[in-house]
Amino acid sequence: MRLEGGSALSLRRWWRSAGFARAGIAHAYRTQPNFRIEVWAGTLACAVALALRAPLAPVALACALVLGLELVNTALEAVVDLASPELHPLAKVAKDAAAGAVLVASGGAVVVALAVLLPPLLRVLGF
Ligand SMILES: Nc1ncnc2c1ncn2[C@@H]1O[C@H](COP(=O)(O)OP(=O)(O)OP(=O)(O)O)[C@@H](O)[C@H]1O
Repeated sequence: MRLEGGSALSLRRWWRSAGFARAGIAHAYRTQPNFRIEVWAGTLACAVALALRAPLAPVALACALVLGLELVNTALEAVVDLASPELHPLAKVAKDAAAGAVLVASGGAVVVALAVLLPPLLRVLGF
């Protein structure tokens, strides 16, 4: 019985934490145009993979990596703005490096999408 009570409590805590995570994602979607573009580009890439019966896992993983890093980038921007509202060379390094992480992941995602989706797409188009 105690175990069941503990499980229910853990589940409630997990659901509460998931609510905070959803709020963070909703904030990023509202305030970050790049995040919105990445969400819809990722959705499109996954839909194309499903339609072409191409492997979904690598495409979904690449999209999740980009979106996850964009969320980390958003968090880091907020922390830097809080800690250093004035211009500072270290604030610039932090923001530029976080943006670089998103760019690297986006480049990788494009390569994955081309490698996985292009061959079946060309076949469907008759090439
Ligand atoms: N406090 C700061 N000190 C020094 N340079 C900064 C500072 N804040 C921003 N910058 C520079 O301006 C760039 C843009 O910063 P900003 O906070 O506007 O991000 P952003 O363009 O809104 O990024 P994103 O498009 O990912 O939201 C940073 O990458 C950095 O080079």
